[in-house]
Amino acid sequence: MARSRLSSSTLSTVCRKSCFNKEGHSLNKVDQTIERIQMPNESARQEASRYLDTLTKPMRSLGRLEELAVQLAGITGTLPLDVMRKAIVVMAADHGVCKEGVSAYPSEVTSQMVMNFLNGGAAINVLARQAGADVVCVDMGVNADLQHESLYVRKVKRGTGNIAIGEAMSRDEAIAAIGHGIELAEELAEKGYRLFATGEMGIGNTTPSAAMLAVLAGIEVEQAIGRGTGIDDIAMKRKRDAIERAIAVNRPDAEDPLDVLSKLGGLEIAGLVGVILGAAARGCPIVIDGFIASIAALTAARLAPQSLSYMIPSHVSQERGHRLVLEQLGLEPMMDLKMRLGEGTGAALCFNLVDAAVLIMKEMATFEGAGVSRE
Ligand SMILES: O=C(O)c1ccc[n+]([C@@H]2O[C@H](COP(=O)([O-])O)[C@@H](O)[C@H]2O)c1
Ligand SMILES: Cc1cc2nc[nH]c2cc1C
Repeated sequence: MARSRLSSSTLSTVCRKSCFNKEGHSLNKVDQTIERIQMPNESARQEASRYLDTLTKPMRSLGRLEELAVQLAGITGTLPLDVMRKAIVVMAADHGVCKEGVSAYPSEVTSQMVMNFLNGGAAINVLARQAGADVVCVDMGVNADLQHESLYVRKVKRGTGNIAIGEAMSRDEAIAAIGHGIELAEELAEKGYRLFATGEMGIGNTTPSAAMLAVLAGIEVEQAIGRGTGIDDIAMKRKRDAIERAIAVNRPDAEDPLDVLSKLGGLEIAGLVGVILGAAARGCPIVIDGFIASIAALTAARLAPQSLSYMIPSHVSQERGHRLVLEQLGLEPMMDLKMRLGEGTGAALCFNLVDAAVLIMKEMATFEGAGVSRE
């Protein structure tokens, strides 16, 4: 089915501004990827919607599952839908701001958990197996020399700078990290993966995420911060102070998502921005996990508003700012399971709902076929 192209003139000025670095060089990879993201196929959406109304159920009675089926039809441009090969991209990195005492756990847990992912023992491995998905584990900036045959090493540097005293990374490093994410999404799409999810691991990463939220949403730091891995009131005060200093020292430009990302963000967050843009450019749906992954989604949406159509918000996490991020995105989460783990765990669970929406379209009988009266 033909898919409508979004003309470059409809791209936001924020995007245009962000697609050039300080020297005025075009950020080819990011720029071209953004330009390739098409609007969903409206006629496939309408066809899916009409078909759902012929199935043996009261109209719209499968609620969000029906909306999901329509979204998938619009994204893939195909009917009937088919179960898709699934990849959960778990990006890991360390954070200099941990020196401010903002997490309940030591930084070494980042690299230790990466090895746990690679050995198949973490929550994400269990939930991925249950959903029939593969875990793709990526070192975007872990402060250790990790080696494993299944590890994708895309290390931009060994952890970010401490945002409370300076920038997290340079603009070029942020662009490099986004570029790795784009290339990885392309590589996985070449291998046959059609449904993506965002996962992350990074001790301390709720601090840069909250800092980015405060700036991108223009809200008080107090509203953006949460307890992350489970910090007490004293550490919460340190977290608030660290973010306030980070914003004062770095003076990020809220209208320039790359500036906010590079000054306040994380290497795994930047990598996930690339995965989201890359998946969308390939016409693949991408399931968004919790707070940190949603900040990557918000950054991607500010760079490329049309990427929003490809996002499926899996769940709302217990982390305080997550609802606000979803509001900024204008997305309603599929689930509220009181989870706050990250790793892509909420997204892995949501894969089951995506499969359910596909199978409803594929396997349910129509009123006519089953001889069921409509009126
Ligand atoms: O995804 C979420 O909503 C989420 C909420 C709270 C914590 N996390 C995870 O916990 C780590 C960050 O917590 P913290 O307290 O170290 O900033 C990081 O590895 C995340 O994957 C994740
Ligand atoms: C053990 C542990 C596992 C995690 N997974 C994601 N963030 C995490 C943080 C900790 C501390």
